[in-house]
Parts: sequence; structure tokens; C-alpha cells
Amino acid sequence: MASDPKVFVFDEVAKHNHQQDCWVIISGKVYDVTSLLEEHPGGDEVLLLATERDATDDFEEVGHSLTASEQMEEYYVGNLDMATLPKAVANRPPAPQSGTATTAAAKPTAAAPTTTSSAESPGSLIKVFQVLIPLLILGIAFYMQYYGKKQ
Ligand code: HEM
Repeated sequence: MASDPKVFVFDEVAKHNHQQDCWVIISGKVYDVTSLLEEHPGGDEVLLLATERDATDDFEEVGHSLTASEQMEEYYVGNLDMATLPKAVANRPPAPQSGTATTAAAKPTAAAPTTTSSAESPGSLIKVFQVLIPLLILGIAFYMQYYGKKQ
């Protein structure tokens, strides 16, 4: 008979948060991905950033393949006692990296719900210009046509 899976409390899992010992929580399951760090196609940085929290959303947003999901079995070490998961860390966006962020590492951050400052971001300014400039050109064209006819 198969033995029951090990159940971990969040604080225990959160201790495994570095290069030599790295555990992540995905869909209530705990994975020891230490041996995956070097060969993970998304890089080791993203896995390290995914520790000490619920990484389910980040994992899913990447759109991991079926092969990746099957591969996960290899790293499975047990389940998380979800009652021990602090609300503050459930799907918390990873801490911003100063200068070291790779494209892959930046992905979860970009997908994180940081909508409060989006109105002032350079991205939204570009969008405003994308609308304003064609409108301005149209306005000039109408003006020229109207006054061109008058003369
Ligand atoms: C046991 C856990 C994990 C396994 C076995 C795994 C495996 C893989 C595999 C096989 C790929 C190649 C693409 C694919 O086949 O989908 C991949 C890509 C990637 N993974 Fe993971 N992964 C795991 C956890 C995570 C976590 C927690 C994150 C955090 C966000 C992450 C982020 C990424 C990223 C950013 C890529 C690159 C995608 C791209 O280049 O478009 N992975 N992973």
C-alpha cells in the first residue's frame, strides 16, 4: 500500500530558499527543485524567486508544457498544509531584482498585479501618443482640405 504523502507547514518549506536547497509550492504541492536549478529552461533565478510563497500563478502564467508538468513528479516531496500559508505571501509578486533580472526572471514580475502605478508608467504614455498623433494628423488634414477649398 502506498504511504500517505508528507504534509509540510509553510514555515518549514520557506526555509528551503537558496541555491543549495530550493523548494517551491505549486498547487498545494511541494517540490524540491534544487537539482533542477541548473537545467531549468527558465533559469535558476525564477525558481529561487518562487520560494517562500505560493508560486502557482507564476508557474501557470508561463504556460508550462505537458512535459514540464510530467517532469514535476520527479521533484515532488509532499503537500503543503494550506492553512499554514500566510495570506501576505500567497501569490505575492517576487521581490524586484536590482540589475540581475533576466528576461525569464522578469516575466512573473511583469505578470504580477501591480496596477496602481500603471497610469504613470512610460508604457501608458506611449499608448496616449499612439492615439493622439493619428488624431492630430487627421485634424491637420481636415483643416488643410477645408481652407484649401476656400481659397
Ligand atoms: C517543478 C517545477 C518546475 C518544472 C519541472 C519546470 C520545468 C520547465 C520546463 C520543462 C520548461 C521548458 C518549457 C516547457 O516545456 O514548458 C520551463 C520553462 C520555464 N519555466 Fe519552469 N518549471 C518549474 C517551475 C517553474 C516556476 C516555479 C517558475 C516561476 C515562474 C518557472 C518559470 C519558467 C520560465 C520563465 C520558463 C521559460 C519559458 C519561456 O522561455 O517561454 N518554472 N520550466
